[in-house]
Amino acid sequence: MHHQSMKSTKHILQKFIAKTGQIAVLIDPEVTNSKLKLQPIVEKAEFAQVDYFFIGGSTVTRADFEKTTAILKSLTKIPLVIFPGDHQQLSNDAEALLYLSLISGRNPEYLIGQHVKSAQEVLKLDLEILPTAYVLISGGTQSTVAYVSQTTPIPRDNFSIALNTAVAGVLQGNEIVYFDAGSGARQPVDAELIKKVNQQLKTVVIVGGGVRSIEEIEVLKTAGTNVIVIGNKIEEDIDFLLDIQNYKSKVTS
Ligand SMILES: CC(C)=CCC/C(C)=C/CC/C(C)=C/CC/C(C)=C/COP(=O)(O)OP(=O)(O)O
Ligand SMILES: O=P(O)(O)OC[C@@H](O)CO
Ligand SMILES: [Mg+2]
Repeated sequence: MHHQSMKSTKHILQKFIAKTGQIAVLIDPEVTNSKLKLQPIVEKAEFAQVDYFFIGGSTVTRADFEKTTAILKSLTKIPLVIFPGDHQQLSNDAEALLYLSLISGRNPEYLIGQHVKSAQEVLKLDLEILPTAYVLISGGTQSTVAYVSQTTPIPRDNFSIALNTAVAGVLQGNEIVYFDAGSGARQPVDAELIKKVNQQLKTVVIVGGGVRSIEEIEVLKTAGTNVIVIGNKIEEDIDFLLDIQNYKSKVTS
């Protein structure tokens, strides 16, 4: 493929694989899109030794996305990973792209439609492209992602459907499974599900949605979650990053 410039050495994927209990701070460019707002988050995230910034949102304009990505790149060396809500959320200022297929849903637009629309642009990106099975699990309220994608999440306690969805996603060639209870979920994904997934599959597991405490992070880490994504909690309480710093300094020493 002559025009392909996407990176073939997957440093971010290797970093995902290397450990459980890594932390990603999700920046929603609809909410946090100025240097004034980003600077204090970056400072505290660096102090906390946060592993990644994820950037994306289910309702973000291209302008806010590009501006926020560029500011973040200028402020920090923490790796920036795109978590795209749609085919316009793309930028070479990031290091990797979670190339999501929403496989818990049955909406062709989020299984393949968005991918066809952005195919030429993605092919030209100079990023790691990381095929990701994106699995929505009910988090106790209707999430924006479920609404925007017009899909029904998997019931929280139906481990068999969730597990089989993850297995199918990996058999299809995805390198990562991302279980999302949805932004602002009342309850995060059940760690028992993550244990079952890890018993059957060797895959990177990312979990997000409604994670609001160190205890929940610890339980998800112990279950084998590689990356835990935190959005709303840090938007509401930036000092949660200090709790993360405290936690990280204990687990790494
Ligand atoms: C192929 C490309 C480039 C993109 C794929 C696009 C797909 C399939 C997306 C999956 C469906 C989707 C809408 C995902 C959104 C993921 C996301 C960034 C969620 C973050 O949610 P917030 O925007 O923070 O939620 P709020 O709106 O509640 O704040
Ligand atoms: O904002 P929160 O609830 O942390 O959710 C993070 C993310 O996984 C949502 O897609
Ligand atoms: Mg948000």
